[in-house]
Amino acid sequence: MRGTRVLVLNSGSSSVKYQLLDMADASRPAVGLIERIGERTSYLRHVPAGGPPREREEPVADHGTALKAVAEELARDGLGLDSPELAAIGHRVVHGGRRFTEPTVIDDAVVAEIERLVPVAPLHNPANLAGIRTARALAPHLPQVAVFDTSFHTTIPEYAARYAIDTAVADEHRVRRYGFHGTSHAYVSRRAAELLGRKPSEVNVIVLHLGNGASASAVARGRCVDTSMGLTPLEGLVMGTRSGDVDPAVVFHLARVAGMSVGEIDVLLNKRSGLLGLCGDNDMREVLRRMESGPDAGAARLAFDVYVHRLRKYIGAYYAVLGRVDAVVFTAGVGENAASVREAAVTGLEGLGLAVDPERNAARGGGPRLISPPAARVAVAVVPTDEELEIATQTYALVTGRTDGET
Ligand SMILES: Nc1ncnc2c1ncn2[C@@H]1O[C@H](COP(=O)(O)OP(=O)(O)O)[C@@H](O)[C@H]1O
Ligand SMILES: CC(=O)OP(=O)(O)O
Ligand SMILES: [Mg+2]
Repeated sequence: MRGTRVLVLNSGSSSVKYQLLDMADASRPAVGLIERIGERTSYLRHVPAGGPPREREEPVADHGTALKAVAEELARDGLGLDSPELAAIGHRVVHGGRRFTEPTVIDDAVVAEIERLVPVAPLHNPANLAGIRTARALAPHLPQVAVFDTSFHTTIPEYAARYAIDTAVADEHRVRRYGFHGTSHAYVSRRAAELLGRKPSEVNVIVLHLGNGASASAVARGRCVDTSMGLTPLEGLVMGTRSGDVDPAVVFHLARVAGMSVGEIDVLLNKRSGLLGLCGDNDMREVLRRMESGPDAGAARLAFDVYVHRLRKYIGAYYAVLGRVDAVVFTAGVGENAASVREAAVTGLEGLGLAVDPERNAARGGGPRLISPPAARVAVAVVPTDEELEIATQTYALVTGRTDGET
């Protein structure tokens, strides 16, 4: 008999986040992360269930070394990669192009295809691949599954996925809207339907995933019909360090007038923009704190206003895309925790049936909850995302041959 546990790996450019989940009882025997991989000192944090967290700082040169450290930490609690309880490893893969519409068991051909997509996801796929390669080498006996950020968005109709550029160029270079954070949008839209006491196929939902990366999606009867991220996770909402939407001519202008290289502009828009670019802080908590008082409250306030203005535009746009909206749902670090962002995002939109109840909005709670007034025409809700649970569930279903479909 195979085990019931899944190790979920989310390998970012300089970090690895991991969780060990037991699908038999929905417990999490261990969670942890390694940050600042490749820098002079890295930070490791491992939290066994019921035990004290173990933290340390030491150099971790690359993803291979990082995953070995993860395996060692797990083994210290008898949860190593050779444990018979472990059924599979599930990997978050950011870019799956158009080919991967479902979670996929990883073999050499799948690795090659993820590699082929590196040009359209230069920041994300190389890190995901490093995690996959190392995990396959460390645990060749385990099935490994890729769960793609893009899969949920493969239902977006052609007219919403296409950019209005020359078709031959677009086709040759695979330039189109792919969308990201799909695992979160899928999970959250399903949980939102549950919160409303309806089936996913009965409701239209706008999901606002506001984390470090941020994206909005329009989900019609359980299927995604539009999303704010595009060819890469740079388009759309204002993020911690990413600009979101800009006039594409900004790139030509900076190249011609400021003499910046394409590489420099890439770094500018991905790493030095968003909240960070506007006010010097990428962490929304800091922005909110600084807005209250102090000499540079103005810059923080402007960053907040730009962030919220963009969010409101997408709510309006997706309202029009969907025609009828049953719920607007906030999720991820900012969406789940920043009541002032949620309030600012819907204030004045009563004409669209949108409002937040101040008391409900201010309440802090663990699970999914409504924050709109009791008689509201459109529900406004907070639904905590859980990408790791979704990845583990999909991975486990695939390797055990269970295809329950919608839950
Ligand atoms: N209490 C809070 N109030 C406002 N923002 C918060 C709060 N807690 C976390 N955040 C914000 O959430 C963001 C991180 O979101 P998260 O979903 O954890 O990101 P990731 O994309 O890395 O998974 C950060 O900008 C952080 O400032
Ligand atoms: C795709 C993406 O933006 O991911 P993250 O929010 O983890 O950076
Ligand atoms: Mg997250």
